[in-house]
Formats: sequence, structure tokens, C-alpha cells
Amino acid sequence: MTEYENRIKSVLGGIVHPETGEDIVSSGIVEHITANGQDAVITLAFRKRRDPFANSIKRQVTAAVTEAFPELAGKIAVTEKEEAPAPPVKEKVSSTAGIRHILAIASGKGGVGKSTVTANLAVTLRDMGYSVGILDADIYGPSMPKMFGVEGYTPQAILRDEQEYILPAETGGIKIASIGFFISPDDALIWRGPMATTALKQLLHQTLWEGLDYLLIDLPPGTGDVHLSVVGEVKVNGAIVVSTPQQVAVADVRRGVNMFRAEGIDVPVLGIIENMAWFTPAELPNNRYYLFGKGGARNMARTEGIDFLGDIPIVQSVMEGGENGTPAVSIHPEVKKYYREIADKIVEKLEKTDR
Ligand SMILES: Nc1ncnc2c1ncn2[C@@H]1O[C@H](COP(=O)(O)OP(=O)(O)OP(=O)(O)O)[C@@H](O)[C@H]1O
Repeated sequence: MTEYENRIKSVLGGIVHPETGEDIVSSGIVEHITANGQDAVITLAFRKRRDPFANSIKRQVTAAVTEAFPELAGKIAVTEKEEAPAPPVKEKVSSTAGIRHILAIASGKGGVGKSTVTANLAVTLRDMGYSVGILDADIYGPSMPKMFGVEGYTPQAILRDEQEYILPAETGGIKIASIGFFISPDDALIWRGPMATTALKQLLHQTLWEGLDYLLIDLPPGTGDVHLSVVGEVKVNGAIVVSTPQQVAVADVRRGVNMFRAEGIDVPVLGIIENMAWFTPAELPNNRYYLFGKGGARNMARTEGIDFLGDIPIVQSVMEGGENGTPAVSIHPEVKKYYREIADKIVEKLEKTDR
């Protein structure tokens, strides 16, 4: 290897494979480098067939080499080594196989508190004695790591019964798998697309859930490919739609509900939760101020023939809990009461369908 090629190699040593956490040089992914001041050919050999991170790593290789060696701009070819024929593999079993209930949490539009509701519902179900996991599928803004204070978690892969599993983060007994563990906020753009759905499917099927009573999937806001692919991957027992009372939010909810009800999707909509329903100032505990209008989501549920699961007021500690890693139901008795009523309804509905 020439001095020039060696310099390229050390630049590539700064690129880390998101799944293994190892850099691509010492882990052997960089198979070959041929380069001079005119052009460069870099051959990568991924360990697994159709590695979901391959495209993102190839792009990072081109960007890093271009930045360090501007004379090579536009003259870098990054190729993938021909795949060796795959060894015969044992039929894989999805790690979701032992989960009793899978629930999707959706919202018509962003910022209505879907992730906050998911986190608090998870803690409530845990407090009721159920084993609970969360799949954070919100590729636009994965927030579960922050909401549970596990931002720095690096998922490890383990082998069990000849099958590879991803270890989820775990806090207070709740298992958390987040797309946020694999991407930095700067990567988010590249990720919105087929790569994101491939990685999500892998997270869904390979996370070591170890049989749960409830898996809550925090979907991205709106309707889109991620929804359809997640919902198409596993049997989702029910969808919960979160909305604020504004008319504009409510109108979007209808679209969300229709998506779950569409032919071929057929996910039962368990109901609507109205978040930020009103505000009560501490000094006027008997007053309710309906800042975003009154009962918009509740009324919409009635006209659409969907159950209304409950409403949650604006409470400062709900917002603070989302910031400091402790969902509010753990510290605020009133919030806990609202969520418990909602969780009771959900559990009752699912137990009924079970029977
Ligand atoms: N009931 C509430 N009282 C006070 N603040 C709340 C409440 N619900 C949510 N929030 C705050 O509103 C903001 C948006 O909430 P969240 O991130 O859960 O929304 P989202 O619908 O998941 O958004 P995204 O579009 O990012 O998926 C957060 O700062 C959160 O703490």
C-alpha cells in the first residue's frame, strides 16, 4: 500500500458501523484501496448480505475522502465486494413472536404529544404489572432515548440459539429499541426512506423482547411508508391515535384513522386520546382553560364512531418529564390518574378481544 493509500485508510478509520460500533478499517470492511492523486477505488466488504447500513457507509466514505483529499473530488469509486454465496441459514423466528399485544401509537400531525403519551402509557402499564417494551419508530424525531434518559445507549448484538439479537436499552423494567440509537440527528435526511424502513424492520424482529405483554410502537407523525411497512410486518392488535383539540389537528386524525382502517391494513383503532385538552393554573385549581378549543378530538371520535379513550391536560411536569428522562406519571399523581383510566380502557378492550 502506498503512502497515499495509507493516508486514505486512516481517514476511513474514522467511520464507524452503527450496528457494531466498530470502525470500518479495523473491522475489516475496508477490503482494498487503490489510489493516486488522480482517482481512487475503494472496495468494501460488508459482513452481512444486504447490510442495511451499506449505502450510508458508502456515502460517508465518499464524503470523508473528498473532504480530506479535495483533489479526488468526483473521482472516487466506492464499490462493494461481490457477495460470497450465503451459507444455508436456519429459518429465522421474529423476536416479536412471544409478544401478547402490539399497539401502534399514531398522530395526524407532529407535536401533539404522541411520544409523550407513548412513554407515559408504557410506565402506566408497567406499574399495572405488565411487561412492556417500546419500539421508537419515529425516524423524523426519535425521542424515546431522551424521554427515558438513555440517550448514550449503544445497542449490542448477541447470539442466542444461533440467532443474532439486538439488546434493547432497559430502564425501570421497560425495554426500549429506538431508531435514535443508530442515527445522529445529522443523518436523519439520508435515513428518511427505504433505509429507515429496513433498519426498523430489523429492530422490530431482532430486538431481544423476550416475550412482552405489551409492545408500544411510536410511529412517525402523519401517514406514510414507515406506517405501512411496520404495520405490514407484524400483527398489530390495535392503534391509538393522539390528537390535540384544534380543528386542524382533528382533521388530520381522520386521515390517520382511515389509514388503519384501509383494506389490507385492517388494524383496529382502539380509540383517540385528546392531549393538551385544557390548562389549569396552580393558583386557580378549579379553573380549566381550553387553550386549543374544547373537546375537538372527543367530538370527532363520536362522529367517526371511534372510542374516546380519555383526555390529558397541559401539565408542566409532563413537559419537564419528557426533558429529564422521567415520564410524568412516575411523579405527578393527577397525571398518573388520567393515564391509568386510559390504560384500563385499553387493557379491557384487548382482554375482551383475546377472549
Ligand atoms: N400534556 C402535556 N402537557 C405539557 N406538555 C406536553 C404535554 N404533552 C406533550 N407535551 C410537550 O409537547 C412537546 C411535544 O410532545 P411530543 O414530542 O411527545 O410530541 P410528538 O407528537 O411525539 O411530536 P413528534 O412530531 O416529534 O413526533 C414536548 O415538549 C412535550 O414535552
